[in-house]
Amino acid sequence: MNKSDLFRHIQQKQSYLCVGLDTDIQKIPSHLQRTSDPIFEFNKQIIDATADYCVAYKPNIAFYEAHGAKGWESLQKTIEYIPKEFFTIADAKRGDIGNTSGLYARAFFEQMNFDSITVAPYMGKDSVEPFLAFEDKWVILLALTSNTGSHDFQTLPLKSSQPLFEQVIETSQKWAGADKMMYVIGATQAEQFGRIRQLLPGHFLLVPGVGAQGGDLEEVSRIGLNKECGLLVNSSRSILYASSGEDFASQAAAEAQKLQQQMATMLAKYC
Ligand SMILES: O=C(O)c1cc(=O)[nH]c(=O)n1[C@@H]1O[C@H](COP(=O)(O)O)[C@@H](O)[C@H]1O
Repeated sequence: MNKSDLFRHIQQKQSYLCVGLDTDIQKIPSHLQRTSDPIFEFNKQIIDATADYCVAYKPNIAFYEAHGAKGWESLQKTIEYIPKEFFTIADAKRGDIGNTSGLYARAFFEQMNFDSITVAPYMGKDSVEPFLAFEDKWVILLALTSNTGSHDFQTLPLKSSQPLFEQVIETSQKWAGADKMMYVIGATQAEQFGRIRQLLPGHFLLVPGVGAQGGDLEEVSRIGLNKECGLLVNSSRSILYASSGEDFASQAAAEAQKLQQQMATMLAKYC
């Protein structure tokens, strides 16, 4: 999918919501536990319920690979079920020496046909390039993550006094442009969004951390939106587990709709 297709979908839905499919078997309502593939059944109902309110889905791979071959099967069925107009993100946080990265890329782009994958930047250019070699596919590079541990390394100043995450952004922009690379910036890092937009005026940012991690959608949107939207805001647990009962899908829809309505207001104001 290219950037203009994504922006068109955002305009059509008046939403830049990404629903995170962090499907935890322990949190799936009991009436679904009896089905042959509870993870896929849950995802299917979540996708049906939220599709009107979002433009992207992000399965977090850990929740699938924890179940071995059966989990990979649930993931494959999930990715095949998501309609083609949705931007799909394999949240796999991969990155290794070149030939290994190339195989990760084949796994997620060829076997599973995801549009994008999250990649850790710390092994450098040759670990990211194999993902960039795939036409119409995206790399979403971890820049400034939402967790408290982000301060252990990412915000540390280098000799030049520039924080490490800024150097990651600056250097990696030489590897690919805004039509192929996005950056992960945590919603909990709102105070950095002004600076990040200076460094990345035209890029899409994947912003996780709204909902369970307490990130503020309005603040992130006010500073982060650009003229092509430029944001995909992810929420996982607040949508998936809005209810633990038989009404989980309708409650997930209500939660997604609430976020979509806030996003429509933000788009009208700031985009
Ligand atoms: O790459 C990510 O998606 C990611 C980066 C980051 O900095 N913080 C972060 O929470 N995530 C992911 O985003 C999702 C957030 O989930 P919730 O906190 O439940 O909305 C999880 O799948 C995380 O792994």
